[in-house]
Amino acid sequence: MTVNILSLDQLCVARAGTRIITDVSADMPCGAIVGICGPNGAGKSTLLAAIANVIPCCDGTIQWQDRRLTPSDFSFMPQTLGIRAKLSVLEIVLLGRLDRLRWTLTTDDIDAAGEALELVGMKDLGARPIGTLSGGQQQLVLLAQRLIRRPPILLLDEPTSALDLRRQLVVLDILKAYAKTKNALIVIALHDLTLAARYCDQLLLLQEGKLACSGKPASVLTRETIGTVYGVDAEILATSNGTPVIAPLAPAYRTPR
Ligand SMILES: Nc1ncnc2c1ncn2[C@@H]1O[C@H](COP(=O)(O)OP(=O)(O)OP(=O)(O)O)[C@@H](O)[C@H]1O
Repeated sequence: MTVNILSLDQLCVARAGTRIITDVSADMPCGAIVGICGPNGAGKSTLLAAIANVIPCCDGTIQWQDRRLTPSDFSFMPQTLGIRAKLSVLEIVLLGRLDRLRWTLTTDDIDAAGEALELVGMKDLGARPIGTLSGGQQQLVLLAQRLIRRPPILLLDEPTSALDLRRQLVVLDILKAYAKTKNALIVIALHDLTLAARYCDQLLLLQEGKLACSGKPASVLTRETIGTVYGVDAEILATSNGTPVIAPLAPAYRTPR
């Protein structure tokens, strides 16, 4: 199987004239979930938006299969909640196929939207106006909208932030299966370090726009790194199957720089 790689090389991004991301380099292979973690304001959303070409990079390169990334390569889901559009859930999901929709909807379009909604457990709400759904339900619908395109790369900014405990696991299981079956790359910003440890194959830990550490979750999420980057003393425990569990004990173990 071909291993396509999304390569960031010395990426720098500025917003409103201020450097936000500095010299971030990473190789992210297809078939993997890559987590972007870090404190509030570390630059997770900015990095994802820059990869999605929503914000221009001021330096560095982004390459996919040794060429520039194009819009057909990925779906990007920014942090958006509280949608007010007067569209139904089904219509919102179909918008994910906007690039291939014709004047009439095909059975394939409707079936694909139905399947995507079923996958995230929202099929029964297809006729509901999106604005009448809860924040978590909207988040699931927006994920279905991104999945319907079946992109080789999914860029997701905190897609589980509004979800309950079970749905967080369901969504991350869906993404894990998607990465494996479609040989797709999923790049996901996550605050929950235990979920990141459990589901991500690789982590990029950002601190003030720079890569503090990267690699496999167990090597990134150490007591020392969490203390330095988050300013939190945390114990690293393990589940019965060896997955790391990050148990925060107290803030200000060491004040972050
Ligand atoms: N539109 C903007 N104009 C100027 N600065 C911005 C803009 N958006 C974000 N920033 C700044 O960029 C920095 C990184 O923000 P970003 O949203 O990428 O962080 P984040 O890691 O995603 O944070 P959070 O965990 O709170 O979502 C912050 O200092 C923020 O204030």
